[in-house]
Amino acid sequence: MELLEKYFPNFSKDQKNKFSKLQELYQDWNLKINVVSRKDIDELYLRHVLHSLGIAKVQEFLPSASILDVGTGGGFPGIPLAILHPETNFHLVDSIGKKIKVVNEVVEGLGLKNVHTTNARVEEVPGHYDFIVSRAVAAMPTFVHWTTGKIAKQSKHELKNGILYLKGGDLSEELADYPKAVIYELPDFFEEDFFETKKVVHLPLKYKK
Ligand SMILES: C[S@@+](CC[C@H](N)C(=O)[O-])C[C@H]1O[C@@H](n2cnc3c(N)ncnc32)[C@H](O)[C@@H]1O
Repeated sequence: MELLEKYFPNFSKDQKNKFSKLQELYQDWNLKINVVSRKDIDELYLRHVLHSLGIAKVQEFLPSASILDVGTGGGFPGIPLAILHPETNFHLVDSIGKKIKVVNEVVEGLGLKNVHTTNARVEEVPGHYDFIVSRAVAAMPTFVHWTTGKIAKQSKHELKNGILYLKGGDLSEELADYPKAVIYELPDFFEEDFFETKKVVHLPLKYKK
């Protein structure tokens, strides 16, 4: 919690409660269904929660916004972002049922009212969203292919509607075909060594029916 409050000093009481409950919820559920690696569960707040919140350092979401988390796994980045933005709607999607089961249990355990989940491949999920967030799911060309046609027409945030993807390492090859992609370096926001090569990629996408 101290780590989170170092970078997000204005949590409400409810947000503090929810963030602090995460450790116990994930520890319990991870014993039944493994969604977070052993090593990572000890560093849940650094490797999963704060990393997920890196997206909010690049773009905070408006209360009326709709956000899709593709391949959410155990709920990252969607769950921490949903706690941070209690008035924003989050749709968390994963193709593996047992992962969505854990996410549902965490959502219920926290009493999160702004999250709904779907167990499906994202290609089968209809709807239009202001932003599509993700981490560790697919290379950008595949991801763009899956998500084309799921972006809402009107941009109402500072950044244009599109993808906000947590990535790491050298992206020059992966992003070569996307001149509009902008890379935000997470060490500009967070000083821990874990973030050394980590980034948020913003790729604006046009509305398509
Ligand atoms: C490496 S995990 C990452 C999980 C989470 N985003 C995280 O960073 O902790 C990738 C996840 O993407 C899901 N996935 C892969 N392709 C997908 C698709 N087409 N639609 C929905 N989920 C997908 C997998 O089931 C898996 O849970």
